[in-house]
Amino acid sequence: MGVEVSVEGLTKSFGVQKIWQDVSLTLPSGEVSALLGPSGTGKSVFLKSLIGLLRPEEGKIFVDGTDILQCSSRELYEIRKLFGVLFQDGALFGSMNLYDNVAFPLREHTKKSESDIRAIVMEKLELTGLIGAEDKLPGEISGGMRKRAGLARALVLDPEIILVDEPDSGLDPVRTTYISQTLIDINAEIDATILIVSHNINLARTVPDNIGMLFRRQLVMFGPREVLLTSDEPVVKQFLNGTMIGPIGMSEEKDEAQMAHEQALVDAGHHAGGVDDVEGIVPQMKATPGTPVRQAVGRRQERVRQIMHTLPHSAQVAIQESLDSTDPGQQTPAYAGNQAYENPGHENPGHEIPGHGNPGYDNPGYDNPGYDNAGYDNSGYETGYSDQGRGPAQGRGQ
Ligand SMILES: Nc1ncnc2c1ncn2[C@@H]1O[C@H](COP(=O)(O)OP(=O)(O)OP(=O)(O)O)[C@@H](O)[C@H]1O
Repeated sequence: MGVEVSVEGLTKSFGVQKIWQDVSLTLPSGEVSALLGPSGTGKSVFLKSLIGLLRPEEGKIFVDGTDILQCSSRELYEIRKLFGVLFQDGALFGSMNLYDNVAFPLREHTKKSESDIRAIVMEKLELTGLIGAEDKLPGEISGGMRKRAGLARALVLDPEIILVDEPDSGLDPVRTTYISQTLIDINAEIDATILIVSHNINLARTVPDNIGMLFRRQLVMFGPREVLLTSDEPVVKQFLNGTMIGPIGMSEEKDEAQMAHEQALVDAGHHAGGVDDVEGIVPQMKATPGTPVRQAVGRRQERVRQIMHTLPHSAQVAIQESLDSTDPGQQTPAYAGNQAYENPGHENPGHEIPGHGNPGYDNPGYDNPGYDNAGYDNSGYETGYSDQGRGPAQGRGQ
């Protein structure tokens, strides 16, 4: 089973630019989680921090119990082998064909024979629908194929944790669904812990077991999908419906006057954009028939049963409905009603949802008017980690 990744009090800045602060969450082992947030909120920075490519200045990052911000570089090297990472552009080596790109981590990190390597590479190319394209260079194929090749490469060392940065970027909706299905199937096959970074609403609604959201330098929430998909938190609601009405604006910051102006336009009949408010929860994507049973489903059901009484009423109802529909044969405790839920404002430090983000998210008085990138002082990774000997987690190509 994949390992747990847990962060506590994580804060990251570039120069004077604070990206996010005091982020705490736990990616439950073997489950699929998604981190959402508008552009520029630091989702990719978070992902890179989890494998030690960027170094937050405060906090802890526990991977399978080891704090990677404290461990030796030798330990970090070993821990990185647990990860498979799909970067946004696939991060393929431009001068190698797809076969060699996918074989690269096996040649670098194992002593396998070329015939064993061939068997693994062809299996992963088949899984990602790339059989027949082995001899192509990354520059000769579409963005979607590059992405799938990046995924194939991320999988060859049988990672226990898979990080996926915007699997949908540059892909049409159908291909996005295919890649989502592939991720769910991989989770069923190898039970890896998966974190997907995305701003795709469809993916967010249908793929992950758990969802988190970054906004204005805070982790607004993190918890079981039912909590965010039924949330009345304005920023979560706005994001999941993709409308202009709400705290998220074109630039990162949006003031009261602009919000009032936009609301007045909508009241006068202007379309706020986005989809209609989706009430309730759309069913979660299932593993393709024929793949092994996705173990995460049972574990997650057990986990949410235990924390159910701590969740908002609407989330309890949604969870109960999903338990009833996915697991009719099993006894499930009736949801506790909303009396046990004492935290409508998500402001109670005693809120018990494990990994339920930063409960103190209440940051209307953010203080950084212009979206100012003056602190952008490091175009490379902070570790100075070179391309030499990069594994699948570290590959960086053209
Ligand atoms: N190595 C770096 N050095 C300095 N600043 C950086 C570095 N990497 C990212 N940033 C800054 O951190 C902020 C967050 O970037 P990041 O790419 O994590 O956002 P994101 O939420 O993933 O956005 P998107 O959804 O558009 O990909 C941006 O302002 C970016 O310019």
